[in-house]
Amino acid sequence: MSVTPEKKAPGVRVSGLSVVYRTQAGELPAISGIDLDLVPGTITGVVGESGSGKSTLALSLLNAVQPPGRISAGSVEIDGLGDVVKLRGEELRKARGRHIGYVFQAAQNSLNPLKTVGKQLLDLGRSHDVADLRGLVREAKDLLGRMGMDGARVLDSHQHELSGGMRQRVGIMLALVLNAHLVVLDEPTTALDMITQATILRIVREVHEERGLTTLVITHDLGVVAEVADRLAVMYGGQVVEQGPTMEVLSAPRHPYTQGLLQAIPRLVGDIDEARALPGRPPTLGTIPVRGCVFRDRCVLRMDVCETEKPPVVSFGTSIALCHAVEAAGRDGRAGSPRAGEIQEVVGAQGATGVHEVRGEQS
Ligand SMILES: Nc1ncnc2c1ncn2[C@@H]1O[C@H](COP(=O)(O)OP(=O)(O)OP(=O)(O)O)[C@@H](O)[C@H]1O
Repeated sequence: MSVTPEKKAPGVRVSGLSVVYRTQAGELPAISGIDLDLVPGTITGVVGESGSGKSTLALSLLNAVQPPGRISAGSVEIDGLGDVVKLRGEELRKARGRHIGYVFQAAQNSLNPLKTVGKQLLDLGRSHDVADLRGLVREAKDLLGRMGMDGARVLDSHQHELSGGMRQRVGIMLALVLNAHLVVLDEPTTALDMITQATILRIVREVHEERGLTTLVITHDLGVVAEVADRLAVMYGGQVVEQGPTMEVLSAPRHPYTQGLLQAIPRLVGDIDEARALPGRPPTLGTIPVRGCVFRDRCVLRMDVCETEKPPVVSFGTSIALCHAVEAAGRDGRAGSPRAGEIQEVVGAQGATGVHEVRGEQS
């Protein structure tokens, strides 16, 4: 592909970010005080059970949280754009698409049913003042071709003529086609079969490298992050409880929640019973503890202090974990005893097969 990166991959600094949703019980926090840096040129994976706040975080990066939700505190500083939480109106519209490409979770259903994909592509180009619309179409065909589709045919199609997986890939094309340098992909491979999923992840990685992007991938599938992400953030109850280089976090998880997630992965070899589902369920809006640690109700290492005090940020090089038990175990210690050595092998061997989703016990 003949794309010359015009801009450098931006760094992103999320600081103290909180989002609340209005409910009958008043405004309740979905994410609280998140600090997360996206390192320029890297792919960061955000993983966590359903309801942990992953999509809310993704929307906040675009300042696209809709009522009944609102960003109640914090900032999202993006190099070249400033704090997107402060952007409004036309400035914000231009930033989305041009600077920040995105695929929302329901991408399969986000196309306009009345217009062909090609027409929607041209609308997108015009709304962002793209002078070379032929070049835009060429670029779109190229991206679709690389994702295993007949670009010309897809551009001539309406939404109903495309399968869910094809629409998902069209969504990814639309996120990349304007040459944005920050790309946010929320569950980019959910609707796809395993082979297509692997292809899409390969393309996400290739395009990321070719264009010099900063990419955020939201997923509930640890296989996806193991396959594609340089860095990993683990979310629970609206907080990032652990973050660091992907392989470091997966092979030596420090937070008891991350350990629990990894222990829930079925093994390729040996006894399947060794995969232990995390007991209990994650909190929902309104049941997230406001004091102490959000994970304590399901934590095997719970201590009295977890009831009352916010967990400290314990750092290990470029990784951090927010946990009283990790702090108590000492910086070199691991809280608990995960199958650390095996994890890398298992996740690496399974690759993006989608068989190791983040699961809790259904009680
Ligand atoms: N529009 C809304 N109104 C009220 N509550 C909401 C709304 N959107 C999300 N929430 C709540 O906010 C919390 C975080 O939701 P979010 O969708 O960000 O989580 P998630 O980790 O992306 O989950 P999933 O993997 O299921 O998409 C959940 O408790 C959810 O029920």
